[in-house]
Amino acid sequence: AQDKMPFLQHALDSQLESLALEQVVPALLDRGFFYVDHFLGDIAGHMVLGQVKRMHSCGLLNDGQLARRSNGVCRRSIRGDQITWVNGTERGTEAVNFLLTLIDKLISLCVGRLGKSIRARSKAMVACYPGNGAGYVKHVDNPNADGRCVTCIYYLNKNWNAKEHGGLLRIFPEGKPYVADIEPLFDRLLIFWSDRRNPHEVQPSYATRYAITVWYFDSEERAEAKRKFRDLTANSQEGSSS
Ligand SMILES: Cc1cc(NC(=O)CCC(=O)O)nc(C)c1Br
Ligand SMILES: [Fe+3]
Repeated sequence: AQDKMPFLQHALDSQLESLALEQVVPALLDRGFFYVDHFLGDIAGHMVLGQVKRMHSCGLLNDGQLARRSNGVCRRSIRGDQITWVNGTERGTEAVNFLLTLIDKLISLCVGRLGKSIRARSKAMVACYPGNGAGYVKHVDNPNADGRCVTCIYYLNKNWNAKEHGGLLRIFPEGKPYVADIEPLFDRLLIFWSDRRNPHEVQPSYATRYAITVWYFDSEERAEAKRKFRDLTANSQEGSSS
């Protein structure tokens, strides 16, 4: 079908290109984060929302894994999201796959100008905050150079009203005198540097809050992180065998 719609494909690609070069790149270089509304448009956006709701109703979203150091602290108090990981080829995730291909295109159009070599990304994490007041404590996605360079979050929440529902994503841009409060609105795509430049938290949510997150890897940093990890495990095995 692609060759039958050169005009449409071309129009879409050039729209993504101008979004990348005229908006995403300048914002990332200047402020470190950027969001755009109506990323997919109503029809495709609703298809993604429908597939996420179906995953949720099928019980596919489990309680977010906690780092070991939760030492008995109640799970809800640290992060209350329920998550599952998809790569978009599973049955019932075709619309999610369409979203991922557009985000991939958008990021690949930015890469040259961001001075990064981004060639890979994580699977997509589908997250749901159940609306019981759970949130996610302030944290940095990649505090120790694990390779994750850019975080992209696609929000799916119709008629979200932060005054009533909370659930704001608050970013505390490093060294800036302001915080950025971002509402998790339907069909909104948020992009930000994954490292210490962007500590962020999810404020307590009082309505069901869906989001899909992907992390893009900087290939140099990722390779370095893998090498370090290999040495680490090698040393620890040496340690145990000696
Ligand atoms: C699994 C995981 C999830 C998140 N999610 C958020 O920060 C919430 C963003 C939002 O939903 O607005 N962050 C990290 C560092 C890990 Br790891
Ligand atoms: Fe995060």
